[in-house]
Amino acid sequence: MSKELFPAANSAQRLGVPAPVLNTTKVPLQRGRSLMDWIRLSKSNVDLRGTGPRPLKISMEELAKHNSDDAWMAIRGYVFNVTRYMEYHPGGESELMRGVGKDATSLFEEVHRWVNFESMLKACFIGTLIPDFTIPKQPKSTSSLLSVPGNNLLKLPGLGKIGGKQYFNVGFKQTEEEVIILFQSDSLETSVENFVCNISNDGLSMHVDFISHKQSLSYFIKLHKQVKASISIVKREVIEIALKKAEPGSLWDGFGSCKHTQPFKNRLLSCTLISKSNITHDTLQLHFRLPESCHMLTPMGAHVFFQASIEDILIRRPYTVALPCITESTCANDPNNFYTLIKVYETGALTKVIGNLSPGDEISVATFEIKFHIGLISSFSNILLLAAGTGFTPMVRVMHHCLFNTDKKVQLGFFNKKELDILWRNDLKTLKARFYSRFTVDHVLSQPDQDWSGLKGRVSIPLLKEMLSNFQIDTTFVLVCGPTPFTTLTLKFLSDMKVKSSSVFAFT
Ligand code: HEM
Repeated sequence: MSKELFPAANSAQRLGVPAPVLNTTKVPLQRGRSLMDWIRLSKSNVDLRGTGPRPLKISMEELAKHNSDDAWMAIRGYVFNVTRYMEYHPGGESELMRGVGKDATSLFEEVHRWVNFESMLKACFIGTLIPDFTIPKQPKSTSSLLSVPGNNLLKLPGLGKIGGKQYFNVGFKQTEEEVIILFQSDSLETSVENFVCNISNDGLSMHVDFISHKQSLSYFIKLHKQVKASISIVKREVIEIALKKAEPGSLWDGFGSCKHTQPFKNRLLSCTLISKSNITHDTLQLHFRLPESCHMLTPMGAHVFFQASIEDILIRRPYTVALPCITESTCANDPNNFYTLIKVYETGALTKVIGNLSPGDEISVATFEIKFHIGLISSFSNILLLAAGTGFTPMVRVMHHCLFNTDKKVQLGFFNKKELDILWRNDLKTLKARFYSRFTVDHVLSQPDQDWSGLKGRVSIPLLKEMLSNFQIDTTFVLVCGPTPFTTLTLKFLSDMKVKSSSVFAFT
């Protein structure tokens, strides 16, 4: 067994999801180059633009000239002088340089769509990009209004044709008390966990977002009449969204009209902290309540985005949705509540804001994103979970599901620095006792105390071989999550060991 230390000295074991690119990594920033330092510099009188106060119209040709020491970058039509930001970029200067002198929109979206660059780079904003191409017209049907007539009848006319493909049919039915809007699709796998619905304050409209690991679709529904701020969703043959009529007994001629809208990603929900408790010495479990007018059940492995304004700069980051507890079969999230874990860093700007919330405080949350899909593991009888630190969080629900709802064998290889860093240590013991014939846990510590008799070191091929030796390789699915260096290394080792990439998923 390797005696080398894990995690690497500079890797933060952190909660949340690293950027969706595995061969990249966060870099250790120089002293004085933290996010808080950047915020301070942005707020100072230092000129970060170098082009004067008036916004410019910048051609692609001009942009291309600023591709080295004087570094400009365009994202979503805005151009920024990122020269001074270089040293503060958590992904490193060389990564940021990849987008310099060009329209870096798709690169940016690929790496970390959630980052609030508009706010973070406000002091470096120099103008707008003159596109050198014509923006293609959107297909007409994506924005066309569709009225659905009917009375107690299920009508399913087509809706939201994109690229010639039809995604959803929508219809409605009603009772004295309720109006029920139905969503049905032949081409998309739907479940109540894929739908986020949010009624407007006046009860006259609602947003419906369908979010899956493959794609997301958003709809705006202008309701025929007013409803109360409460929603329930069930899946029978179709998804049924039940709304309480503000005027019980009134007859609706249709549910209203529905149009396909921009993706949900900037729509924020104001969530209230209900409680917080310590899971370890530096990790908190937080329970949030969504507004009553909202339904959001998150699928396994999903993360939500927290957003806060720090000295007027909006910071947004993903946090995994966890479970209220892990030892009972009934521990599930409900559509109005969710739980998350957060490791509070001394220097962390957003973690501090979230960690300092008190019960009753509100914070903005953007709806979830998901890459994992439970269908990936369904045909495998053995599941190996390789987690480092708070990287265990997205796996907890998968582990819980496999133990309580299937007869799969589960092995957890849990990498931490010290014993006191181990999340849910006692709960894992309880689960081990309960599922002794099909659940094993190997704790591996990189900085154990002297009396630690368990595994020591960092992830290595011999260690992985040992963990996999309990299982037949072709019936085993491996899930990996941790800080980027851990994930990258583990994926490399698994590949060297000829474990098929189709049997491995990394939460990134
Ligand atoms: C378009 C070129 C860019 C590339 C290729 C790039 C690449 C990266 C990479 C590889 C990381 C490390 C992700 C990880 O391992 O966790 C990162 C992090 C980050 N980048 Fe960029 N970046 C780019 C532009 C920008 C810009 C313009 C901003 C402006 C605000 C920015 C802000 C950040 C932030 C805040 C993080 C930390 C994100 C987090 O931990 O949630 N990046 N970037």
